[in-house]
Amino acid sequence: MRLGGRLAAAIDVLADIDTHLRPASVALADWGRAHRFAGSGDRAAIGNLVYDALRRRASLAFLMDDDSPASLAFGALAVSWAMAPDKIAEALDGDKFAPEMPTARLEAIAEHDLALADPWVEADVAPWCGDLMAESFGEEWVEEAKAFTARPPLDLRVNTLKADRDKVLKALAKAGAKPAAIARHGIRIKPPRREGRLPNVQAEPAFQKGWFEVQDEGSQVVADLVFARAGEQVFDLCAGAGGKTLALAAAMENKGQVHAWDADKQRLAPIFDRLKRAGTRNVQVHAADADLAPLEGRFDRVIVDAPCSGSGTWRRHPDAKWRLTPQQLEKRVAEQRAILDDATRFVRPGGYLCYITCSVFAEENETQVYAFGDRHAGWSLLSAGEVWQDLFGFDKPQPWSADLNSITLTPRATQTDGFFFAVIQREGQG
Ligand SMILES: C[S@@+](CC[C@H](N)C(=O)[O-])C[C@H]1O[C@@H](n2cnc3c(N)ncnc32)[C@H](O)[C@@H]1O
Repeated sequence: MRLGGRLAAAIDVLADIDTHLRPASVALADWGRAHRFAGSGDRAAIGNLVYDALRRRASLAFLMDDDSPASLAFGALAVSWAMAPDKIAEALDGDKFAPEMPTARLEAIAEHDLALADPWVEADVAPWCGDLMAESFGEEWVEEAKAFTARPPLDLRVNTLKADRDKVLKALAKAGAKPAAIARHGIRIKPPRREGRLPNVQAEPAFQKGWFEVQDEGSQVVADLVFARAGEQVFDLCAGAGGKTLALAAAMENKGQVHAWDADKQRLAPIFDRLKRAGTRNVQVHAADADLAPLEGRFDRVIVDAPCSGSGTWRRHPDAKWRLTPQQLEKRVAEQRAILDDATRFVRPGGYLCYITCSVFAEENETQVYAFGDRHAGWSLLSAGEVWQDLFGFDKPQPWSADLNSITLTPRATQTDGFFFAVIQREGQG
């Protein structure tokens, strides 16, 4: 396929997402099934156009003076792929699959000044989310939000149970793998430009051998901040597919015990294969409700990696930032409160409750932690900043900290997905 056909396909997919309110990944997979002739390069380029258009949906609509799927796709080409109108025209010349080029709109982009648009347009978020971002980041909220419009890198965590960073860097040298800036066992592969594709690292023998996992650097950093030590008893209460569980098990050098639980068995299902590949021997997965009561009061650390709005992952899921509703956010906040309350029964006296979200909204983060303090006597919020300094020092990119206790990672501050981390200690002696 030439660029014209790819553009036409991206426009169809964007229209499908809008009409049927479907996740971008589902719309793209459906397009792929209906167009089996398309090669992997075509699919990657179409996906890039769709995601780039969604990442800057509001600002592209402003710059193109139109929010139709065609304007968004052409706008992404002009802005995100930095293709001047004459270069686009050249690439589409003689291509019978090319959609009509909105030449006048593309040429008028240069006359539009984003600084004159509403801040939420420049920030590329829904207006109500702009208010939430302002609550979290004050005057810097537009810059913080804008950092979510960039393509994310591919981050890997070296599984220290089986390999070290040098070994994995060597195995993935051709893929452009480099050491991550903050995470001690992290590796980063930069996002490709324009129609480029990230390498399929999961097809590498090194992945099959369990030398590394795919995990955003922010997720690695918050797992590290849990500070799980070899020999401890740790409970991952919202384990999902086990991203944090695996990191904790490795940090504990296969000593002690990590218990993993998730209310949704479907989400938990992939954990078994992942644990096997990683060579973990200190993880127990629980699927039955009856397993929970015997675990009460036993844990040095309980991790609540809570269900959340996912606002921290908007670089990867830009469609979600336009789909999120205040009602969904309210529901997540209520779930977080309930899970935090429930988690208390598993922490031993003197033990720690670690609260994590992949959101940057204060309502799901600091506010949730303070409200927990109001509801529960005998628990104290500790300084996660001190743990940060112990682990990562002062010379690395620094996270946000509204209260010098909790930590917020963001694409702008730490060049990671957005994550929140706080640690609360239960009083008493274990
Ligand atoms: C952010 S995800 C966890 C991601 C996972 N820890 C990882 O690192 O890959 C949140 C998880 O919480 C689970 N969850 C929701 N409500 C829950 C509850 N009441 N108790 C335990 N888990 C719950 C969801 O099924 C979901 O898998």
